[in-house]
Amino acid sequence: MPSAVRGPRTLYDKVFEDHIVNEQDDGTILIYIDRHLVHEVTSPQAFEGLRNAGRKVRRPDCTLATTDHNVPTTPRTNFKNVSQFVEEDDSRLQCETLEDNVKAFKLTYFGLGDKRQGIVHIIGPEQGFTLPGTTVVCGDSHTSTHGAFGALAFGIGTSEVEHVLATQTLLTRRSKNMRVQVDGELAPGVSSKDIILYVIGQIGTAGGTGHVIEFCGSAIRSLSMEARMSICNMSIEGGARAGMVAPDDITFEYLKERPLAPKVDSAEWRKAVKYWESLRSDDGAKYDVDVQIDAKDIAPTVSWGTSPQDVAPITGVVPGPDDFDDENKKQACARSLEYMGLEAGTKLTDIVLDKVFIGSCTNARIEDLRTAAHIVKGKKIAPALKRAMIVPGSGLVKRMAEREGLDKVFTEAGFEWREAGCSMCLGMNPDILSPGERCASTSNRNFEGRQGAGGRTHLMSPAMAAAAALVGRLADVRNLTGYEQALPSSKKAGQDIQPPPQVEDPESDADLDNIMDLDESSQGNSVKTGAPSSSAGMPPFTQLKGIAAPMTRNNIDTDAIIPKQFLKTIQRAGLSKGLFHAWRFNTDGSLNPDFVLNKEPYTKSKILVVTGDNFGCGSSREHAPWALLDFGIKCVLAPSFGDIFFNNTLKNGMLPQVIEDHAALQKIADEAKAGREIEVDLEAQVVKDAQGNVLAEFKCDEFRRNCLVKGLDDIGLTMQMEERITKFEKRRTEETPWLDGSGYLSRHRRGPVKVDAAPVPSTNRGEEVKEPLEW
Ligand SMILES: CC(C)[C@H](C(=O)O)[C@@H](O)C(=O)O
Ligand code: SF4
Repeated sequence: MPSAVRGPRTLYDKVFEDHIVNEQDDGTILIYIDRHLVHEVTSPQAFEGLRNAGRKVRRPDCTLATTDHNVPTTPRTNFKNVSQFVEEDDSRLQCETLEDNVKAFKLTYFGLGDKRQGIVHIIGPEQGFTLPGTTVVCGDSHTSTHGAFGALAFGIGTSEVEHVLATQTLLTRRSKNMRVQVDGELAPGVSSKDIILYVIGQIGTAGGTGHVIEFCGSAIRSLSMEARMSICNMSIEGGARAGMVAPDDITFEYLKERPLAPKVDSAEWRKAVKYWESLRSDDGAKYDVDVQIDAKDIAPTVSWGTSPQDVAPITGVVPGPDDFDDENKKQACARSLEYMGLEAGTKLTDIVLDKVFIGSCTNARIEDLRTAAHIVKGKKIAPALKRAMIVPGSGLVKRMAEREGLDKVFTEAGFEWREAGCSMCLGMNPDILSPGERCASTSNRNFEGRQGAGGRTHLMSPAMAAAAALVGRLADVRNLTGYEQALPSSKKAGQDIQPPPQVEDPESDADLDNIMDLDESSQGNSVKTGAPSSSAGMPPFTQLKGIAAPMTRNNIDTDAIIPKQFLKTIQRAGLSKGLFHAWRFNTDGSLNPDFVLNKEPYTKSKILVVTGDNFGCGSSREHAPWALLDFGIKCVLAPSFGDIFFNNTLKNGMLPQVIEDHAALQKIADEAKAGREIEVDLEAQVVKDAQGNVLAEFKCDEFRRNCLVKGLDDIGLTMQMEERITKFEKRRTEETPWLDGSGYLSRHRRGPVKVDAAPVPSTNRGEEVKEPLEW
């Protein structure tokens, strides 16, 4: 693990070091979290843990909650409350549970009745909640989005959500530095989405594992904030912990007049800008990995397979297994083609679509909608398309688009104009693909079943999705006349986006009127399951002997480990039914006899031995380790892991162990394939065969090993650092006072912030909300 940086520092080094509350000799670091975003899917079990342990939310003023994943995107004109509005039982329960929790714990909440509701990664920046130099977390992998502001922003699992709620800190370790420098001018028709798809195609979905990527270079500098957000958003698809862009004038311009940013031209604003300007990598700062890209090499790009690294320029053809050298990649390509219903050699522009989805936290901001509207203006979508949807990222984006008449442009072209939410990005709500349907999508993941079981996703930019909608096939936007004007010119970057209008009518604040005191009646009951019902103590992990199931695939993502339909629970229990669901079960619900966990003796597996790279990449869902644990699997051995999954397993008393030595891992896999038991001895740090012969040695870091072996509770441990946390907060208040009270006015008080309805200014520029009404 990298140690403290002595010489010139990177942007990441600076922000990270500014947040260290405590550093242990073994490299375990407690960092302070400035901003915590919360949504309904990954928070219920965290709040339950707080209740079980009788803990409170430490900094309600630094916490902002919304509902986004589960919510229908149908008109809300008759919206009264989520109980009546959300029809699906399990989705409704998650939304109601969040509402109960925000009331009980006094959190600021933008619910469905509030115009500021939207996808969590859209509303944070929109409100100025996300600020340069801050640490931002959320129980969601695309928290990397916020790194566009020069924030250190990353996704966490539910146990870590609980940790942050209780302590406003996280236990972590230093990441490595990676630089992705894109220089030169983008060709016409090429946008930020093409940059990030191209980068992932180059580095692969595991390329950034263990790293924080700094995006820099003249092409990045010339991008607007919204375009930078689209890039940082998909850092997670490149395997990185976070993505960052150094803040500059474009950033400061974007932040002006945001309700939660310091007031422009105040002494505080000037102080903040001075600090923010210092947040750039020093000359001579060292990067562990350096990637240089020439902007002119990037063409409008689309994905053809089932991993975000499966991309090609739109002028290309679908590749085949023979185009890859590596055996694993050949197999992955063959599987992708089968799933996607494609043949190698097919021209990408010949691929016929069923649906088009323009939305998601990657591309549902006003700039994205303007671009798409420009492309489709005065034209009609292809008659054969079954459905084309525009889903704005937030209520405020929707409202701004309507003021500009974009909704009319879209509906006249044949698109549906929807309400804000995650929508068809992951189909946890009614917006899904049917089996076999093919979709051009501006979202970020094209995993099997991502947009609906059997659905086929092609990722692309808003301009390309709009062009595809007109043609009914994947299409090259550059073949449409006037496309150049659709993409915001780099010269205007940052001047184009005005802060969205703030809330108009007092009724829209209805969600906030119900803030109540946390009382005894709101304390939930613990649910006893294989997974700990709170992080208050875990069963120790010392030695584990048992059957190990072998798996060979690369990049097994958490969507594959447990698909979205199983995330709609407020418990940690009973998730084994969803484990590897699409692989374990046939479409008629019967068991697939060919899947390893359905064969004997693997139905009793306690260990997974994965020889493919990057196990558990993608989404932050802690449901993945909960499902493994519920099945009986307590240990995964692999050459590498997705960062968030790795942490999530540890928080549940499971051991995710990297075995770097490929030959040794193969020996373990051979035992597993032979159906013989193996033993993982964490105290001795060895893997043995059934006779006690050592198959592999490994190194688990001291702190993690100690916690696992003793079954220690992270939150309890962190709470012993109370004095240091308080001291850190005192210094934070002195040095960066704009971070207290969510920046809404009073700096001296903590608590939920109630935002009064503000008149919509005629300039379309938001005004800082004048009065905090209630604390
Ligand atoms: C539900 C949540 C855990 C998940 C994530 O972490 O990414 C979701 O937002 C997704 O995009 O898959
Ligand atoms: S990736 Fe999709 S599901 Fe996840 S937060 Fe973004 S919009 Fe929502």
